[in-house]
Amino acid sequence: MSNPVLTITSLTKRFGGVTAVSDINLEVMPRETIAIIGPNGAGKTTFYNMVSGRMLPTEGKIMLDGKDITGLPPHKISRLGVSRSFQLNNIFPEMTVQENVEVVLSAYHGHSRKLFNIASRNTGIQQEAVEFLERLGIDSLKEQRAEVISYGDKRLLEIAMVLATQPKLVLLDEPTAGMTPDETRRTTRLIKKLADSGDYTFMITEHDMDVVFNLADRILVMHRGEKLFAGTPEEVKNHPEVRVAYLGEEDDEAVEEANP
Ligand SMILES: Nc1ncnc2c1ncn2[C@@H]1O[C@H](COP(=O)(O)OP(=O)(O)OP(=O)(O)O)[C@@H](O)[C@H]1O
Repeated sequence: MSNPVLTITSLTKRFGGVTAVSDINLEVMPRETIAIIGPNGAGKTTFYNMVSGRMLPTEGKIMLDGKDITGLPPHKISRLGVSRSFQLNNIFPEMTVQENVEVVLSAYHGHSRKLFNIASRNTGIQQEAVEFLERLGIDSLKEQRAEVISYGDKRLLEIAMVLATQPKLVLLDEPTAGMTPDETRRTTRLIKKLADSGDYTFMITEHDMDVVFNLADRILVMHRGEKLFAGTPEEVKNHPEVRVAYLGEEDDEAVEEANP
């Protein structure tokens, strides 16, 4: 039995009188895709911010591959293997799609991340960059400047850049937010393929339940900072309290089941 990639114990974040995340325990196993869901204000962003080091927990512990990363700054956590996609904040708009991935790969391989260094482009890195673009199905755009490609393709480029850091854990923040239905389907298919490749462990937050049920092996449902339920997509779909509190069902039967 393999060890968890991520072990979260009693994770809590309070903002004055507001408990945004309350006593969350979670283990994420290698090659698993876990989704964190919950209505607005449930604490998902705060939870992510603590895992990626952008916020200090009030209480609790975060272990990555057996190493305590609680309270480390984001760049250290990222170097240790937690890579988070930010909605388009990482992309250099004037560089080509391929150069964007090359910058990340250069940094990963220990070269300077300064932009002019791209001028001394290394063929090994170029080839590797194209492979990541192929994984995301956007290799045909490699020569385009990043600023001219579609919103959906930019989000895929971001995922390619995240994967290029060879992370132990990939945090995807609403990967399909703002996408057209076609882009959403395509992105879901691609993430599913990446997850099925067995090369990655994903933690995803997402409001689109079709996407969540499609991708997740396991789902943590948060409500007002607390864990409401954790289980497989099927268990989540059938859980009466989740249906009432989160999926928004006004189902008398479910209410009765939840509050007998
Ligand atoms: N910096 C902050 N200062 C004070 N309160 C905060 C802060 N950040 C979040 N909160 C509060 O913590 C709670 C959880 O917020 P959070 O943004 O983590 O929820 P969320 O599940 O990500 O919501 P959404 O789906 O709307 O993004 C909310 O009540 C929010 O108002």
